[in-house]
Amino acid sequence: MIAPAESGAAPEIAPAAPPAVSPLAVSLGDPAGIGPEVIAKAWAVRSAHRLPPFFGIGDRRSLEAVWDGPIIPIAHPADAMAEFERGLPLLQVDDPGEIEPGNPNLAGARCALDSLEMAVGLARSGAVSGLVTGPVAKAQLYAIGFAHPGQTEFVAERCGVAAENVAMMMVGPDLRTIPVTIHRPLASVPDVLTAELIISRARTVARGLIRDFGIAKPRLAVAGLNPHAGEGGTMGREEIDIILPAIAQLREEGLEVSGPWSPDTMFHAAARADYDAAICMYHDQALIPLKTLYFDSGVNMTLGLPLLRTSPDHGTAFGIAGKGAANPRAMIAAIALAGQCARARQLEGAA
Ligand SMILES: NC(=O)C1=CN([C@@H]2O[C@H](COP(=O)(O)OP(=O)(O)OC[C@H]3O[C@@H](n4cnc5c(N)ncnc54)[C@H](O)[C@@H]3O)[C@@H](O)[C@H]2O)C=CC1
Ligand SMILES: NCC(=O)COP(=O)(O)O
Repeated sequence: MIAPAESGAAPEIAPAAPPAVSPLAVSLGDPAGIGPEVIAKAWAVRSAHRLPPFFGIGDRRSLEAVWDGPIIPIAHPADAMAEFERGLPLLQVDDPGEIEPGNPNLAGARCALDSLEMAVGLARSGAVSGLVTGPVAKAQLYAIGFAHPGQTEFVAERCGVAAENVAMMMVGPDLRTIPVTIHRPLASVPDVLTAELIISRARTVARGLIRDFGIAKPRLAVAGLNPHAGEGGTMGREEIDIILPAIAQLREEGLEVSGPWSPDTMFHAAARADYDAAICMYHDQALIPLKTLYFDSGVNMTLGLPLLRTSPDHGTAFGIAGKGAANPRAMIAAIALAGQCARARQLEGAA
């Protein structure tokens, strides 16, 4: 863009925002869930939300079952750039057979996995600027032999990153939470919670906040595991034996880390203002506050990968699939966040 010049002065060249060079890949998730619907609805409001170009990966019929908007079959991600304004570009995966919204089956689970696999492959190859994953049903995936707890660990493995070196960060407008232990039975949490795991997640989070959120010195608040953060060892010893040593090590590395905080008092508004991310000890400790405050717009972002991956915070919602009732805001937020981070990384790479 050429800025208006003072008379006689040489025109000033303002730095132009680089055009998006590649689209985002969005896997549709379980074809019987609300993934196809929220992705189609996100495309429909692409201009109002200034969403970056994206395309779906999955089965066309899962979209047609819930949406009568334009779908443009594409053969390559690059085609999405030209077609995005005309319709929702779609890379088709193998035909999963009959799709009935709200009635999942194993063929649908295979379709969801194929879509995810293709999306990760494209992201790894650099053909897309990032990956947004639609919701999958974990039990359905396990039933077809999926050996990972969730998509987070699957993507990590495909990228050659150990599962403990990534972090699932839930992102809301003024809250970010990270579960140290993720998809495992609550009863097993004390057995697998180690200082090393807390340290590894916290390091990943700090790096991610610096890189993708522009926070120069991230403030991490670490939750306790027990009521009142153990009340000095009288209500559990994990804080003393595991969490405090982890905090001490992280501080030694120069990170700004506080805690262990009583889990019940660290999420109110004033407490949230004191940190950039809350490192939580188990799944629900991290996800309940985030989903209670921001269910409609929460994003799940995987940190520590060589590629960008986001996802809406919600699941397949089979109970409302096919009824037109699915709120697309979390999917919109997931696409928008991936787009912002992709743009920032692109600028960083160009600098
Ligand atoms: N990122 C992912 O792939 C995730 C997958 N799941 C999977 O989803 C399945 C169902 O899990 P649930 O715990 O029932 O969570 P869910 O998020 O699918 O549904 C919980 C409740 O919220 C409603 N809901 C969810 N998203 C909505 C939306 N966009 N608009 C309006 N209402 C919405 C549902 O109708 C339901 O009442 C499970 O099999 C689980 O494994 C759950 C969370 C994340
Ligand atoms: N509860 C969060 C969730 O299920 C998302 O997991 P993932 O499939 O993104 O690993």
